[in-house]
Amino acid sequence: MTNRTTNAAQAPSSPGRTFHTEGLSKVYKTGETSVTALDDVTLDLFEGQFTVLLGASGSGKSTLLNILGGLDTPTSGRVWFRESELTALSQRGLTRYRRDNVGFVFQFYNLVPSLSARENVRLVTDIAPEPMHEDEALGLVGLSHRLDHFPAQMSGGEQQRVAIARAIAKRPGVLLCDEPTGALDSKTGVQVLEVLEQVNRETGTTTVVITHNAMIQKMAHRVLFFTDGRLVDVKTNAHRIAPSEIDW
Ligand SMILES: Nc1ncnc2c1ncn2[C@@H]1O[C@H](COP(=O)(O)OP(=O)(O)OP(=O)(O)O)[C@@H](O)[C@H]1O
Repeated sequence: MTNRTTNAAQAPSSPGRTFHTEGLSKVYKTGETSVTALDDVTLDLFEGQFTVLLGASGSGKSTLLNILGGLDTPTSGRVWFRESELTALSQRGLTRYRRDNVGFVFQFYNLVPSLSARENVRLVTDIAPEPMHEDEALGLVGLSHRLDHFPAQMSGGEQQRVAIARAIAKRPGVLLCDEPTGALDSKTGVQVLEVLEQVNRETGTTTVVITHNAMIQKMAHRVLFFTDGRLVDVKTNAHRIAPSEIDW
């Protein structure tokens, strides 16, 4: 990863930390109006943890996730991924950071309709340095029996599991999920959460999940609460529940 500036400060040393942000703000300006999407957010996200971001619509969760994933940049403040300062990277550096370190899962699965499950995952394994075999990634999400199916031949939950396989096949350091169950019914949503929990447990991938469903917080190691762009509370769960126990 190349730093744009040579004097980019190191994040205060903390080996177990995946992300650290300091005073992160994002203001969107459209003509005369400006919207503060993130307001002075300082936080840590830890290696291997399953973290849930909770907050009302418009509270800044997606904006934060996009900045952590290198899809967007803050108006002010700083972000570190492990020892590297993301806010010191050029656009090219951010592209490399995303390619090498980040798996994304979105509400709508964004699969290529003309490609099979295996071929959709291969899109990523073809360009990653040390990927899993696509059949292994699809096996991890319980889809070994759907390798040659096309998106239109799969349920919403199965399509989301292909999207998860695609995201994890490059063995990313972080898996960032924006409303991964938002388009699914409760039964299918639980299955997708089970896959995310299992991937987190078996691969140790730091996982961040945005949700509107407050019940999902009970399966997380940590929960971050957002209101009007501000981080207003952080909770650590002493006891986590399984996705199947979630009262949807
Ligand atoms: N590209 C943009 N241009 C202008 N305003 C934006 C843009 N993206 C987000 N916003 C505004 O920033 C605020 C935070 O949006 P964000 O999508 O981060 O919230 P959220 O908590 O993820 O919401 P939701 O749960 O509905 O997805 C909102 O008021 C939103 O309208």
